[in-house]
Amino acid sequence: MSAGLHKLEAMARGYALAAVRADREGRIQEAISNYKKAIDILGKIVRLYPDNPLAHVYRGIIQQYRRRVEQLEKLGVPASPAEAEQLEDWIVTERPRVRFSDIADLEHAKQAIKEAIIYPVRRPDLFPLGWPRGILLFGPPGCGKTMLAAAVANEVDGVFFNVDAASIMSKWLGDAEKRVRMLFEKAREAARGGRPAIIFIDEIDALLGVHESEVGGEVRVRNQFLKEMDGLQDKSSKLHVYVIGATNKPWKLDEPFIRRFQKRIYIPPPDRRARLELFKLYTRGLRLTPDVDLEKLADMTEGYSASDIKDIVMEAHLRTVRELFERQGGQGEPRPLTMEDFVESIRSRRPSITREMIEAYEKWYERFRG
Ligand SMILES: Nc1ncnc2c1ncn2[C@@H]1O[C@H](COP(=O)(O)OP(=O)(O)OP(=O)(O)O)[C@@H](O)[C@H]1O
Repeated sequence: MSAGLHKLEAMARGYALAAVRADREGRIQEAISNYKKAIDILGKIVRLYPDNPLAHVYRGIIQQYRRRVEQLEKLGVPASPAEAEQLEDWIVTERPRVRFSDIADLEHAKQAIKEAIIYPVRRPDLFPLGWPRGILLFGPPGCGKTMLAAAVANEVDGVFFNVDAASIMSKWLGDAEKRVRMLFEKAREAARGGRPAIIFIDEIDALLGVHESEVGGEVRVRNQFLKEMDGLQDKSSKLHVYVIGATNKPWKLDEPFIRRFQKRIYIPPPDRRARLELFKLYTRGLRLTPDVDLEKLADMTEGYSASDIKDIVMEAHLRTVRELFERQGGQGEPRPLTMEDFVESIRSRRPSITREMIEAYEKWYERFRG
């Protein structure tokens, strides 16, 4: 790395930290002025070193700081009350309706997650040695990670905290750390109230941030997260708080992170049998002509994710609805779906999962099986 770049980054870091500190302590003018200086220098770095691998991160930080400066200039009052409201906003607690029976295939994953969460919630006395609080679901996008987490929360009548790591990280630095603390505090509160808390964090790899020459903040978020995870695992803790992390890029996680997720479950792309099940599931309420051969469709869709298959069926159905509108002005019922509707729909989209991706997941699992 060039000495010039290094120096600029150190300067930006200095201003950023001063800005965040002043912001936290309600010294608005000082915060604004330091944010602006950090923005200037980061802007310079991006202009002078556009190929720097961190350039896109810096652009994101510039955006966040600009927004924060705008807010501060508008507010003209200390940040704390507004901040508190925003902290509430980004945590989505919901009562999921998904059940295990809505999820096609993935029997081994369902079983593993039952053993990791549902059994200990129902009979903690059967687990004198404790049980895992961190569960990592990894695998290609669109194959059911979120659905599984939601189904578990539903099954144990838990409170489901659904957050994505990017939104934890997205605000100005300094705040993210607080968000992590608050998330766990809210989860413990729910658990103390008698309901298990399931924290689902999508794209958990984003919590690690960028290690090298960061402007500040990410390392603290990561450490805070690890600390919270250790707190859950503490033998004396009887609270039912679970963290389910999901990632498409498990190889981005480092060892201390992986260690906190004692249970690691691979959510693979659907094989032929699972694809057939998915086609059956998603065509259940639709009228099909007798030539539609779901077995053949399952053969044709190797490399397609569960979510792709749902989209294929939706697109095939949309063809009939489109026709109804174009030919009959939307009157009457659409015709039944034909094999051609499905074949055309498959042709119009590429499979989202490649052989190389699957190999990379399997290789990672070999190493970190848990
Ligand atoms: N096993 C499955 N059975 C039935 N539907 C599925 C399954 N997996 C995925 N789907 C469908 O695809 C959609 C996306 O799936 P989901 O969000 O669970 O995937 P994900 O693995 O969490 O993906 P990402 O990594 O992109 O977050 C679901 O809402 C559902 O409609």
